[in-house]
Amino acid sequence: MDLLRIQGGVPIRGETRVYGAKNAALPILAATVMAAGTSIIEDVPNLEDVRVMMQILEQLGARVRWYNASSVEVDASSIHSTNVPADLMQRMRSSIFLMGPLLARFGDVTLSKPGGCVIGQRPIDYHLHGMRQLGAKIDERHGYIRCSARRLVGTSITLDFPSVGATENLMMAAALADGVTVIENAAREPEVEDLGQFLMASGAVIEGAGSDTVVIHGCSHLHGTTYQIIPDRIVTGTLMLAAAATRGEVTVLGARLNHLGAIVQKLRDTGVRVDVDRDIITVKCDETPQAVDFRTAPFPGFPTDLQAPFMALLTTSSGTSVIHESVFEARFKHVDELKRMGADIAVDMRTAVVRGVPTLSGARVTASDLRGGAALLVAALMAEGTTEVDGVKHIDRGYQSIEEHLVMLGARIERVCV
Ligand SMILES: CC(=O)N[C@H]1[C@@H](OP(=O)(O)OP(=O)(O)OC[C@H]2O[C@@H](n3ccc(=O)[nH]c3=O)[C@H](O)[C@@H]2O)O[C@H](CO)[C@@H](O)[C@@H]1O
Ligand SMILES: C=C(OP(=O)(O)O)C(=O)O
Repeated sequence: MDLLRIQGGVPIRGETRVYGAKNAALPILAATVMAAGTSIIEDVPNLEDVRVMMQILEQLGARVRWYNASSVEVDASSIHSTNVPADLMQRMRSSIFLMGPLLARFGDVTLSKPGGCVIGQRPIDYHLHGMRQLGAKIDERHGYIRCSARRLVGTSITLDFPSVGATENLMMAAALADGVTVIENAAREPEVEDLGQFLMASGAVIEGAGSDTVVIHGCSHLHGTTYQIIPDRIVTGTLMLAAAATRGEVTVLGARLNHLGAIVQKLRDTGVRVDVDRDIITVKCDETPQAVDFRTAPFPGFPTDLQAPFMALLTTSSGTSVIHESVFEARFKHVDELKRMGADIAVDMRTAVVRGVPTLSGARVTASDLRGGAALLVAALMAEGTTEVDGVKHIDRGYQSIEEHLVMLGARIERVCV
């Protein structure tokens, strides 16, 4: 079991390049099973969830390998199973992305409830309801879910909430259905658009991916392709927040401003300086940030995945901030740990009130989910003294060699095997 030991109070400085987005890489890797050929996905981050997805693809019979340090090659022509192993389903939420692609290509898939960050109930009812609307028969028993269909038929689907995962799963299933599928109230996240771009590069016909109405014209087959995924906006945001929290100056290369509007705006509202020059973002902070209020919302709103790291920054701001978490009902697990470090935070249901304190102090804390873990790192980097962050496996699910990345920026952080 690993923990991260951080000597806080050191401003981070320097230049770093952001790698590809986990939340784009995972559905795109799952979608490679739809092509009876070889796909090469570039800019794939080497992190735990990606490794689990590669293991799943291998167990289904695909030939999967790192083509080079940041590209993954998947040859899906040899797939011989449509059964996603239960132990791998448990390892991450994104295992659910196998549902649409396997059903679409083979007419059959058996899986179980996915694991992943415990940040709310996270049901999969929109996914299942949409698959039924496309003509799939769903059989749920003994914890297993079997979806089957002789053929999927295009239809009109309106989501109750713009779920990222459901939009992506249904887009993938509909890509090989007969006829046209329209998804209304679709999620508009950049990762949804990226999946759409990948599917189109593989031969699918899709309009509007990344808008609230996606139209998918089903086709008979997809082919292999080479595709580069988008930069990770959540990693970019985390680095920007770490720079501000430590009162440092960091330049992130390869970012996409149009994916980061809400976070750039909110950071500027705190008084932190954010300069943007095409795909280069520089964050500089030499004064105490001002308190700000925000509420998380689907894109282009403030991303729920940066709620916890932003809260960490606000713990030492000047004034009182009110944060409302509107996407997940239980995404405040980091609060008690931040309080252990001296933060003053009160939570009432989905609202957190953060009263800024002059400094945090190092403590032993435990990450219990991915972005909550990132928040603890941001807090640890600015705290006085030493912080030990336990539960690093959660952070490793979504950040590639996080300590190496931060050490390059001058952070004093080491991974300790206990
Ligand atoms: C791998 C990936 O891309 N993960 C992201 C994805 O998760 P994920 O795709 O799981 O998130 P969703 O957008 O589906 O969830 C949003 C809300 O809808 C609810 N819901 C969702 C599906 C469903 O069938 N029924 C239902 O009620 C969820 O419980 C949640 O309250 O989008 C989230 C919201 O931006 C991000 O925090 C995650 O990082
Ligand atoms: C919640 C997240 O991931 P997942 O949906 O894979 O659990 C996340 O990336 O913050």
